[in-house]
Amino acid sequence: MSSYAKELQVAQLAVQRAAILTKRVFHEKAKGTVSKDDKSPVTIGDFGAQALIISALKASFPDDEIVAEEEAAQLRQDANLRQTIWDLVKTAQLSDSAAEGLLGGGIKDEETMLTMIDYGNSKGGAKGRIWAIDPIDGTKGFLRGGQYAVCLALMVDGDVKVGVLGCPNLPIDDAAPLSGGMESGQTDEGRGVLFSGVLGQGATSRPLTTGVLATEKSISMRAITDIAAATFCESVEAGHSSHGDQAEIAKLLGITNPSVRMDSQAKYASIARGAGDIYLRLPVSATYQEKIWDHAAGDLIVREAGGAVTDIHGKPLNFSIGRTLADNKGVVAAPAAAHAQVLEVVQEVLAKK
Ligand SMILES: Nc1ncnc2c1ncn2[C@@H]1O[C@H](COP(=O)(O)OS(=O)(=O)O)[C@@H](OP(=O)(O)O)[C@H]1O
Ligand SMILES: [Mg+2]
Ligand SMILES: [Mg+2]
Ligand SMILES: [Mg+2]
Repeated sequence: MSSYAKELQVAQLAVQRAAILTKRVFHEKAKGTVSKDDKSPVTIGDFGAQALIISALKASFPDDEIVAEEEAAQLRQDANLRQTIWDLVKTAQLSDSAAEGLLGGGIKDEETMLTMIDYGNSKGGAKGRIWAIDPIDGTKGFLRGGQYAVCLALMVDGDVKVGVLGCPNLPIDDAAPLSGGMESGQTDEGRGVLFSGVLGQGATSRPLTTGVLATEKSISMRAITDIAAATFCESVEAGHSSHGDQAEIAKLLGITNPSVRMDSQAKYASIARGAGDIYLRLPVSATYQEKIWDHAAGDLIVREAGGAVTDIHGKPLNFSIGRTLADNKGVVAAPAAAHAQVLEVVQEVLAKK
């Protein structure tokens, strides 16, 4: 077995299983949303997916540490919320029993589900094996019927080695035009992609099925000969990345294609498969620190697909200092050959402020 083959297989199946649950919640009108301390939303889907992924990781890698976005405190105080999530968790399983077995089967009971969620409380750091989980990235997109991603990455001694992104609402066709969401009335038909990357081994995509692994194919970024023909991906929320700065950067690069706004790490996945070219995350707040689970898998997948990823100062994203990217500001992701040119214009625009 090549290196990290078992980790990759477990991670892919764990994300697949969690996506069965998130898809069920996505199609419900009331998504069981509660507000977190920082006012951001979290749904029954986020909690349930986190419990399922952690239980899968613990079955194969009991000693690994886990940094995950959510915690169970709210659920311990709210029996109704807990029960709703448990009903979802206990019925989410892969249609292939051998694959389900590899994930250790279902979670035993409600209390174990809470324990699983709270295993995600590692402080992170530069030593050992640490998984980063974002059970639903782009929760706001998830709520508005747009793009979201189930995200999982393994870091070893601070370096991302394996990254998996489940994107239930992206078209399976790598060449399909970029779009930020599902048009109303659309079904799951033709949608759902699982992206993977292993350090030094390239990046792949395959349909996000509910059973065994579908055939995967290798993906790569589009080779851009003329930067003016590039397409940008950016956040939907102006509070997460500055739309004004992004527009100015596009103009200076001669880019006239409208930027595509979509939530979540589906942005990294989209440029990695050549459906778009450049992803910029331009700091809006002087104090916000990016979370490692919002970037670990996407950063690796883009680099393995032939991209370069840095922050706005040109530094690689540093996943080794805890739960946040405290050493970095913003994100600049582009095809390796075009990255320096894009970064130069990013710095020129930001320096004027
Ligand atoms: N103030 C601020 N600045 C930058 N980033 C923030 C901020 N607040 C939240 N977040 C994180 O953004 C995650 C979603 O990022 P997106 O790029 O998908 O945003 S957007 O929804 O498209 O606008 C989102 O991830 P999820 O919570 O998993 O959805 C947050 O972790
Ligand atoms: Mg969140
Ligand atoms: Mg997120
Ligand atoms: Mg999240």
